[in-house]
Amino acid sequence: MHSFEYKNGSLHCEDVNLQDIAEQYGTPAYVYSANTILDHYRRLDAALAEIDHCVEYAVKANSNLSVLRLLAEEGSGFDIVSGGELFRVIKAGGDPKKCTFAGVGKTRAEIEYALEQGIYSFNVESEEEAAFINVVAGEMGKVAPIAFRVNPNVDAKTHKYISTGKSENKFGVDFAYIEAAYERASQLENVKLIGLQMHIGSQLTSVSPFIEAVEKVSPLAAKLKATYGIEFFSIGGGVGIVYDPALESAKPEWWAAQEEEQRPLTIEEYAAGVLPKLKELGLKILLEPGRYIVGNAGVMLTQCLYEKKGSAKTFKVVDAGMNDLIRPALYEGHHEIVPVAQPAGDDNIKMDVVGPICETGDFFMQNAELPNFPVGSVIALLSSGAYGFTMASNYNTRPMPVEIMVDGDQAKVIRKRQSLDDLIAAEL
Ligand SMILES: Cc1ncc(COP(=O)(O)O)c(C=O)c1O
Ligand SMILES: N[C@@H](CCCC[NH3+])C(=O)O
Repeated sequence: MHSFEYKNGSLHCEDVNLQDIAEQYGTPAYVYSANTILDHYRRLDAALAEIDHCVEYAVKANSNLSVLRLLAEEGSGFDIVSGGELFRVIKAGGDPKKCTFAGVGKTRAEIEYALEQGIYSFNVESEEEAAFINVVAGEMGKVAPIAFRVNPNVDAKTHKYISTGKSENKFGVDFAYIEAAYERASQLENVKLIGLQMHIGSQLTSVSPFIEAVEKVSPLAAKLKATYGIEFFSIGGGVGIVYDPALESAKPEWWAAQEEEQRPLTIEEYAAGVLPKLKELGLKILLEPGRYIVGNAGVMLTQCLYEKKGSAKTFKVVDAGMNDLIRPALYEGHHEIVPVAQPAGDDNIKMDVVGPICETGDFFMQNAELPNFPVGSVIALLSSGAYGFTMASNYNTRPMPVEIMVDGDQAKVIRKRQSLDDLIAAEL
């Protein structure tokens, strides 16, 4: 679905002109398309329709209450990684009984809170954690539903910082030790083994690592079902999106030539790849997509403050920085840049698009051939709906940006721009 398109010479989100948004609410600003989020959720849900399944949206990708509410109303479950995320889900009207709790370092307070709220499953990442949950649950007179996260030692072929399924990654229980972990946990009085989980990494652009992981782990899932009566197998999230031109009408010529290789992993291809093996299991299949649901549903708007010509380069300095969108600095992430006012001709120049932060790594693009957008104009960084706002910080004492949700021709502020007073409110 193309939620961001040029209409009458200006970039729109659904039927709302992004120039108007920038003028009314200022920049930097995150803008999300509600209908794109829903479309992605429904497409994934439909692709898995032939098996018993549940989508557990990965809250970390975009945890705005309005986004969570939208998905909760669709019936989504939620994959959380902290007590804070569970708190958000509940505030947004989500059902704790549809929540799974991942993460290698759950604290006592988080475990107690999740037990009080009655979450569906703790996705346990070590035997030590299982033993601790057993103690906490016992003290509370409860039985904790748990699944182990298995680390299948499969190469997800993604950026090394977001690969999670290799033995050298900190996540999950080593494939070699997993059966022993279930055997020992089955002796614990205050936990109940109800599932098995894995997640091999994020931003996967090919289906083969998913297939490899499912084929490797399915026999284990079948065995655990037979031995301990587990009811679910979660295959995690990780479906990648296209970060290169997502915007059909803004695709440069070179895109067409490369389109074949850079084709996104479609959700239908993903489902066709993993379904055959999963169908045989007769288990409830859980999915934990984050980026696929929200990534292409959001942009970040920023205004050009200065153009600075050096002997080596031309720098366009914009009013958003790596504190607002850290993906380029952290993972060499690519977010396509398009001017909100549609460029009339072909006046591309080579430039670095940089932010105001005192860090050399504070850039959105380097040596990029981009339309020569003028000072004062607004540009959009595409595909910023996932891991954009949620990874933003107050570095350099910069207030957090505003977030806006568009639905048809309506735009609504779903998080106010932070004020400096709010920013320092908790400090003594
Ligand atoms: C356990 C777990 N589940 C789901 C996700 C969501 O990943 P993605 O946004 O790539 O779908 C992550 C993040 O990589 C994760 O760590
Ligand atoms: N934050 C990463 C993805 C990590 C997902 C969490 N395991 C990104 O922006 O691409």
